[in-house]
Amino acid sequence: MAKAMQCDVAVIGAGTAGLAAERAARKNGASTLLIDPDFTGTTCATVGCMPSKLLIAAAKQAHAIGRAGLFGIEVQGMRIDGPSVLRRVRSERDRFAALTRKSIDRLPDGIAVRARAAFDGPNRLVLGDGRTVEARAIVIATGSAPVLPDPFKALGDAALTSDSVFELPDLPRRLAVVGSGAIGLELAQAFAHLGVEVALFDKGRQLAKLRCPRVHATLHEVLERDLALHLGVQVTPEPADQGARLRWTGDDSGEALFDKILVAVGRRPQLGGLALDKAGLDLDEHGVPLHDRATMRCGDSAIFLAGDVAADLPLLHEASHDGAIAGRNAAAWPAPIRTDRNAAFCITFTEPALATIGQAEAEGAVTGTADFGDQGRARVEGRNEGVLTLYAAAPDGRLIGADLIAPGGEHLAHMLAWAIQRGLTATELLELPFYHPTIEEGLKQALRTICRSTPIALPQDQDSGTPAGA
Ligand SMILES: Cc1cc2nc3c(=O)[nH]c(=O)nc-3n(C[C@H](O)[C@H](O)[C@H](O)COP(=O)(O)OP(=O)(O)OC[C@H]3O[C@@H](n4cnc5c(N)ncnc54)[C@H](O)[C@@H]3O)c2cc1C
Ligand SMILES: NC(=O)c1ccc[n+]([C@@H]2O[C@H](COP(=O)([O-])OP(=O)(O)OC[C@H]3O[C@@H](n4cnc5c(N)ncnc54)[C@H](O)[C@@H]3O)[C@@H](O)[C@H]2O)c1
Repeated sequence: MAKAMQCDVAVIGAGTAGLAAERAARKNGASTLLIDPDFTGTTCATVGCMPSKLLIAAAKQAHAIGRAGLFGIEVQGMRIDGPSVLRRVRSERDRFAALTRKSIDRLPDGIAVRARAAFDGPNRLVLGDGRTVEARAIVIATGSAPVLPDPFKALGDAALTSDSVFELPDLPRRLAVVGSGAIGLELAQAFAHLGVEVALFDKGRQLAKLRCPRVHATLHEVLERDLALHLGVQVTPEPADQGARLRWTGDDSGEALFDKILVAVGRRPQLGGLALDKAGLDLDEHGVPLHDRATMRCGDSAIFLAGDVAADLPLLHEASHDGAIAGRNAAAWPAPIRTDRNAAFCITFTEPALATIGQAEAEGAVTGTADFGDQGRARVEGRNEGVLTLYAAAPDGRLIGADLIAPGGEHLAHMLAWAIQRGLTATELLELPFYHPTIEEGLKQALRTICRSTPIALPQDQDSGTPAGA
């Protein structure tokens, strides 16, 4: 029998989390192996963040042109060339994926191992081709995959997931999107803005699990303008001559034919085939190994998780942070190095953008709200739609969280996440400069409400009035 390959840290999966884990382990002095069956590029670059944002970028252009009349600009004969839109999505996507592959090519010789890995013991892996690996510590970074329930599998090509939707040669005429999480919302609205007739279905009544009713109501209103919304319904698909038929029952009922059905009902950690039973780990009710987010270590083992497979916050920046934490801890094993995790925040790139940051609940928490309906800069731009709720802890008015749907929401979300992580109070934020006229000025209204209701002082040396339109 061939001798096992030996290393300090073996990383399973060369996505964002795995690449970060391998880099961190090597930087901390470990000998490493990075194992992946394909090395085709990360989920983010190939079928995730980047192609979805490329489609959204095209949709934004079309949407802006469609609204040009508001500013007295008449645009005649706008035609959306579906094949060209999708060609740009793919060619730019391929460029991003090639850059990821280049970073894999630059790895020192012998680190990348092309194979599928499974456990053969807590410190031992068996590869698809029969080779074996022995490692002092192992990082599992195998990502997640879209869920495609059985009834949709019977639809063949008419059923799409985020893995296949960007391969469409042309825009469909009629599209059903099942699932109103981040993927469903972003893609449903983008296709609608590109002139596709879109219907969005969810078995729940709440879009994107939003926790703020004001944000939810505004999003509902925004979406209803562009697409048909069916919440609280059970859908049943069946194949049709061209495309698929969808029947739905529940809060409303009906049936319709669609060219394609995009199934966006969630993603599942890729743990099947890893033979986790041989790793000796304790699992939660979903089969995910129990782990500590401060070290990404599973129990008291020498096994670590990183990225979507951990099912904590399946987001790109978290995958990369998980990877750095897991790789460093795997190299240092058995000595744990604990990391305080960043403020949790999630942005959904709808128009206006949605964001959820930090916590909403705390003992005695107070809220401050802002409305962008009549906010100066938002109105100037004709993007005056959106609301924001800030949450602060009493008695000092320290910000703990926020929910928003707002023009420029991704930028507001960053400012707020940074302020929350730094433990700033509403007073301290109001002491900082706000330029005029900007969307950021919209925050003042909410911050002042928090100061008044905590109650804490409004900054003495700042004007508490409102400049025109702010
Ligand atoms: C459509 C879409 C849009 C998204 N948009 C955003 C966004 O805008 N912002 C954001 O923050 N996040 C977004 N995400 C989420 C983000 O893409 C993921 O959180 C992130 O890519 C996860 O990275 P990962 O390293 O965990 O997994 P991956 O990049 O999927 O890497 C997992 C790797 O493991 C390998 N692997 C699996 N099993 C084995 C095995 N047994 N042996 C060896 N290798 C194995 C796979 O081949 C793969 O290379 C989006 C996701 C999707 C699908
Ligand atoms: N902008 C971003 O950061 C971004 C963008 C896209 C994806 N992502 C990541 O990808 C993850 C997966 O996204 P997702 O949207 O697929 O999943 P999700 O879990 O966020 O949402 C799935 C939705 O599908 C609904 N659903 C489930 N089964 C259903 C059924 N049988 N019929 C109708 N509805 C059903 C659920 O009620 C839920 O609303 C997200 O959690 C997010 O972390 C992030």
